Amino acid sequence: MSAGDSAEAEGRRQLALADAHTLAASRARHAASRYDLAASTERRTVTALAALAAAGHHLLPDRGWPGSRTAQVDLVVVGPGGVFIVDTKAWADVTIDRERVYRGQADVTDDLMALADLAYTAEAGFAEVGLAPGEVRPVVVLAGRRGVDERVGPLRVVGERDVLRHIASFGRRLTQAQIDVVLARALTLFPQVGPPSPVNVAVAEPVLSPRAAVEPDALLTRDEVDAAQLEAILAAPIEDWMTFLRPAQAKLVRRSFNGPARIRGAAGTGKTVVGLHRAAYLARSRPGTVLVTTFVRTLPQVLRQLLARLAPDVVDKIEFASVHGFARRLLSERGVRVQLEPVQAANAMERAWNDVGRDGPLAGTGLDRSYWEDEITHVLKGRGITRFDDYANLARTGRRHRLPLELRTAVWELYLAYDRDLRAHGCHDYADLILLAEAELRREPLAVPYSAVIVDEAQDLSCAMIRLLHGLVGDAHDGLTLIGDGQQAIYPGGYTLAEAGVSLAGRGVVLDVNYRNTAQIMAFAAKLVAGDEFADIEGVPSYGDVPGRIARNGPKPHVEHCVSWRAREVLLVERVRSVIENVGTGLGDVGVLCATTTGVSRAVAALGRAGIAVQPLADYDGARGAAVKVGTIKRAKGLEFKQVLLADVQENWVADGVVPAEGAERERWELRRRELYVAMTRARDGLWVGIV
Ligand SMILES: Nc1ncnc2c1ncn2[C@@H]1O[C@H](COP(=O)(O)OP(=O)(O)OP(=O)(O)O)[C@@H](O)[C@H]1O
Repeated sequence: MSAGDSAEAEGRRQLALADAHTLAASRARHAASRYDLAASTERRTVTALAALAAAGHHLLPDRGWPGSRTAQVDLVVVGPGGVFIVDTKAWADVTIDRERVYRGQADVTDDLMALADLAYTAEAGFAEVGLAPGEVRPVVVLAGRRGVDERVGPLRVVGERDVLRHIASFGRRLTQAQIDVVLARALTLFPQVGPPSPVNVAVAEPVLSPRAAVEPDALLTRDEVDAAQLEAILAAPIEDWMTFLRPAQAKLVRRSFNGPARIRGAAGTGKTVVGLHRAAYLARSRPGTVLVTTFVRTLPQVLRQLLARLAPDVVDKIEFASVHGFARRLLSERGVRVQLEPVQAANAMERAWNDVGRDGPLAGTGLDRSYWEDEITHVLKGRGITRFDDYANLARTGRRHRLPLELRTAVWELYLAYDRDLRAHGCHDYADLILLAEAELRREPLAVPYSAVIVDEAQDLSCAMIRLLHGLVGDAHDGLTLIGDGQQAIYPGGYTLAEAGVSLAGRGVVLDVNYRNTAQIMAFAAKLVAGDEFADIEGVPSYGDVPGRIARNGPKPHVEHCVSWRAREVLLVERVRSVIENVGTGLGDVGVLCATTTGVSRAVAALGRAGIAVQPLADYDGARGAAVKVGTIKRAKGLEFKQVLLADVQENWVADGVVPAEGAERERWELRRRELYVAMTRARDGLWVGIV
């Protein structure tokens, strides 16, 4: 090769190199313009949020995406309001309509969902330290916009000038110690982004002009910042458990079950807490409405009030109804005539007993009418049995008096007489309401099904109620969640889930840390049910769950032996007056619970005479008030009070060593003791038992 040839080749090489540099430079310029825009809009978001730092928030800009080596998230905010994962979009011409986001004509909603996926992954990471899933909030910020605050599926889309107010509005949901734990987790979940790989071009480093600082006042006025901070201060206070759970609870909230599942555990182990968080989680993560239901009429409203504070963003996607309330609404919407007449029904039962029971073989057993009434209400109508053959061989779970065939025949006659009487008067009892709703749903299922059904205090529901609710979601993934504690079952009879057509197939979880009661209250209450064997809905004999750990300590329960009702009422009033002297306990934190309605009337009258404001539990909807709550133990299911007073306990209910032998007496005695156990375990700090 000649010298001329090699010079010519080198010339071509240099030209090719120059072309390559030009191309690379043009690409880099293009990319830089995008980064510049993104960087400046992200900086503006950080600047807009700077005021949060003074209120204890930590701003973590430009963090790595969990599990990815390259993807970045603009900003993670950790503070009293929870965790916010913020992505800023410098998009022009954005509109939002019915939870869809448009750029011009183009629907770009799906482009944003990567942020929702990120929040979903992050939720799992934060659940490891106990942060409730709902406290991780993905937020899209629209650069340069004001007056935007929209929900788009699991995302919140806000304007750049609205983001401070949005985050501040969550107020103080986490304590300082919790923020520290969450921050430490955030720093590992969202790693620091390493330096970018070096640019492989040998050029001298350019000298850059300084970056123009963004003045905070250019974004928000002092008044706007003050208003946002005021909103944070005024936000409703929140209990610890609404945001921060034990890791086992937080993971259970998100756990996926491929069919009906059951969460059980002793009193006060946080079952309802998990159920509420799970309702919010399911409502947030899937389309449709979640139904939260239970037996007691007033409890759903109380749960609704709690959820409105725990997860205000999804409270409208969750329906709270008692199981009878649900059935009633369904039947009324479908135009099914229901004539619910409890008094007429009681009269019908009395007439049937007088006609065919009083002088027949049932009376010969020595058991009174109420035993047979329970047999019809709970064993027969609770299951929806309409053929004698189904009753003849039925395993009457939970009923301790054995019934040979001739007595079952006599029960059937009583049942027939009662049913005829009801029909003749054109009225229904409560069990009919459920059976009618079940039949109606079989005829025509719901047009818009529920996305999930969560049943609290499931042990109180009848077999037909469980069937009805199971029918709403079937065996869908995370469709049916049953929450309860067999030890707190206070109605006669029982059944197994298999009878209701529900198979758990091992999808059961037990919670075992008691957060509500002091160890002293729990020990006192547990004596009532120690050794109590009962038939659990899973079909196995059970001795009840015992909490593995009790988080709190306090004074021993106070037992007052009184010589008369009158003396007891005086002491009751004294006790109420003395407990409200405790710092942090008001009248509204006191619950006076009674086994009987007579007890309730007497307690209300005694407190009234003493000038103490009273709130009947029968009307309680969870709103806080300054009145002592008074009601039956049955009405207090699922609730809790700082101080509980049991106003009408009889000596023989609690005395040691008076255990009736097998049979109906034993069954009643056990139910009564379980009822007292329920009442006592409603107490957080103090328990008073007035015995005559
Ligand atoms: N992780 C937690 N941290 C602090 N407190 C908690 C936690 N979980 C639950 N609690 C407290 O324990 C109380 C009892 O919880 P919850 O009502 O869910 O129990 P439960 O198991 O449903 O009780 P029960 O069966 O007796 O009705 C709650 O009101 C709450 O105060």
